[in-house]
Amino acid sequence: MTLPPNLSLLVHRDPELMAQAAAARLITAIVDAQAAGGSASVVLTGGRNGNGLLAALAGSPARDAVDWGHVDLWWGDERFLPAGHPDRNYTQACQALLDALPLDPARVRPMPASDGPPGDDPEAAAEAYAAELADAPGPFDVLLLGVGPDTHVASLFPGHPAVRVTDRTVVAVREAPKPPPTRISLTLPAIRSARQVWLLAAGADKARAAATALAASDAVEAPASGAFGTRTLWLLDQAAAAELPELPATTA
Ligand SMILES: O=C1O[C@H](COP(=O)(O)O)[C@@H](O)[C@H](O)[C@H]1O
Repeated sequence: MTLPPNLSLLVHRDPELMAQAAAARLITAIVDAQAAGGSASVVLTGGRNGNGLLAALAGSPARDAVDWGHVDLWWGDERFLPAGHPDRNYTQACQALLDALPLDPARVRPMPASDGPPGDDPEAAAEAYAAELADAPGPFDVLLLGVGPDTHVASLFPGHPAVRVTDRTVVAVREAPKPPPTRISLTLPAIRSARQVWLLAAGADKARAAATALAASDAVEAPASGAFGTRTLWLLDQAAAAELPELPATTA
């Protein structure tokens, strides 16, 4: 298996170790970005692997190495539900980690809720988030993506019209194949603007998706294959790596 030079792949023993290693890596990336430029911008993902990383970060004493007041947080996608709904990615991130951090509330930018200022209109909510993003200084330092069992990333699902959108940074997603059906997502061009894109895949149900995405070049059919940044890192556990033709790099 040959990987492009700006793409790396690491395989950890199990989901717990993968989450801890990814959390340690994220702490280091944030500290490095702050040392270089005074602040760091991170795009969070929802899902089991994304929330596992946040929970691991919450339990890491090294999290105190970060100046959390100078971290900008964005989201890669959101389930378009009322504020506080337990299925919202923002709600889950708050429970897993954010409520425990001394963040600057002005630097935390969840995607709008369905009862938020733009109203119960996902297109208006997507436009409002795109306007917020347009004011963001510079590219994202780290953009996290969970990989779904069907190769979806953020809320870009295989074959769905949203995965083809290239004329804006944020898109409304209707009739998503995974509940809830109405969502908001960064587009592939917005994802590709990040300095680092990290794709998280742990668990046997991600094995086919990882093998498909790493072999494929059709981002419409396998959105994870179209998700890359200036540098791209796939973080897997052994179960998710089981169907890769060959493991170019392995860690414990
Ligand atoms: O619905 C979503 O699913 C993906 C993947 O979630 P997982 O539980 O299969 O790891 C997630 O990355 C995305 O943010 C979320 O909205």
